[in-house]
Amino acid sequence: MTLKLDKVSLFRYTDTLLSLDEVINPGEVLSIMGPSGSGKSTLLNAIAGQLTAPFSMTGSIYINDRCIDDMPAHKRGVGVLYQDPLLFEHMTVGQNIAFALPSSALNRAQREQRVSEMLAEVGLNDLQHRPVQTLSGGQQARIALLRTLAAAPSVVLLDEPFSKLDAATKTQMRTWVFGQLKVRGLPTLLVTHDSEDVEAAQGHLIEIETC
Ligand SMILES: Nc1ncnc2c1ncn2[C@@H]1O[C@H](COP(=O)(O)OP(=O)(O)OP(=O)(O)O)[C@@H](O)[C@H]1O
Repeated sequence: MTLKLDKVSLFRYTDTLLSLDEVINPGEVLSIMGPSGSGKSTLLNAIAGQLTAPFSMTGSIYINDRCIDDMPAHKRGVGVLYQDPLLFEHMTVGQNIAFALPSSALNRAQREQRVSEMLAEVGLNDLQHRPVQTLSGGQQARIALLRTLAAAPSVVLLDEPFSKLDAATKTQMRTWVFGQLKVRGLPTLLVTHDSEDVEAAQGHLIEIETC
């Protein structure tokens, strides 16, 4: 799976926020750092299909060589992980992950089976029936990634994903999250203020200048 940003420029009204011409290959992470207001969230919105006025884009975005410029957000196969895990607090871990599975062919028992498998693959099966409010910050962050992956994305966007975690958990989570994404061959775009995130991602870095 690849993500290609083909001569992409983003604008706020008529001002250029940023311009990128990049290919992110399977399992690679492209990190973007830049000051507040430089257009990082706008870039993620453009890829996710959520660009709205006053923002606009020229150039084209391809996922697996297919142009997604005119594709609605829910068909793009873009998974996003935010700094808040945004889990459904009234549901269990298993229900949170099941909620994100593609709504197609699986019946209820098959969905539960798939969730068990996903949790077992990463050694977290003991969490399946736990209400999410009872999880630690690090556990919630892991479940948030699994929920993103449950939707079988072709591309993952990480928006300051570790910024709310304590220092020790951050270190563990960086290794875990980048490992999971690499093993699955997912091209990943990371937006962060933290150079330690960039170091852990072991990919190419683009620093956006002050606008
Ligand atoms: N709805 C809006 N209308 C007009 N300008 C906006 C709107 N939303 C954001 N902006 C401005 O557009 C610019 C780009 O915003 P964006 O959120 O992409 O920056 P960012 O790099 O993600 O910032 P941060 O690091 O603070 O999240 C900023 O100057 C911001 O103030």
